[in-house]
Amino acid sequence: MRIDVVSIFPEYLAPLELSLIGKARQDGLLDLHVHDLRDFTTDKHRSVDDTPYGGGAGMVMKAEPWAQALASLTEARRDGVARPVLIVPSPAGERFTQALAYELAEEDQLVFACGRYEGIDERVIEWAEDHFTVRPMSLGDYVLNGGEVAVLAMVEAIGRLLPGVVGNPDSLVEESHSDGLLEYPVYTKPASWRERDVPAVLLSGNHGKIAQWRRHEQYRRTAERRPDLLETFDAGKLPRADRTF
Ligand SMILES: N#Cc1c(-c2ccc3cc[nH]c3c2)n[nH]c1N
Repeated sequence: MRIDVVSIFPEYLAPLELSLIGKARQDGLLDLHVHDLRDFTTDKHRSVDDTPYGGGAGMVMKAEPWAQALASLTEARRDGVARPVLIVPSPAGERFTQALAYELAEEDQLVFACGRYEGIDERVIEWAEDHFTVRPMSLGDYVLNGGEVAVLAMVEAIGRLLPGVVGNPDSLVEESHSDGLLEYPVYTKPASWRERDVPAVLLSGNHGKIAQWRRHEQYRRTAERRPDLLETFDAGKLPRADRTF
């Protein structure tokens, strides 16, 4: 998979050089490029924003630098290759979920447009529809100052699903949200710690009972902390955790 990220703060994406995603890039499992939007400006001040039509506080990101930047990422498209997906982080976007992470992990190319200020001129999104599959996407119902933090989260959630990125693919199966429920509690040595003992079933060696206990804990936790997920789970609308790439 190829991922391109466009931002006026490319250094914000430096954490993608570290840890699991950084190693995936070094191993050639993920081809990730970060681009500075200001490199696509033509004025001496490298301007990327201007005042909003209709008035109001703040500034809006100008259309032309974005069109130049995004066009540079599709020109090399070969015939017959799927359209790249343009993900525009936005509090007004569809909610990013584990199911969407699985879906996006199957794409050939993802392009992330990190907005700042009050957002990107809407005509960029309209223009981009002719070149990309455009998906405004939100990390959650709270407000950030720009798209970079959301991109860090989305790239990690998607990148870790790519073949070969995590050491043991089995670990992807039993984690929160992979099967529609929250994950069960985990324990390690010592068996007794500050007068708190590991649940006896986990020391029993009875794998059937352990699996049963873990499943019950998933249900209990989900009912307690995220009853909304239980409605989805019970309706059978599970994220595709069974998918093998
Ligand atoms: N994704 C996402 C976001 C944002 C967000 C994204 C882009 C910009 C550009 C200016 N302000 C932004 C906020 N806020 N909250 C989320 N869940």
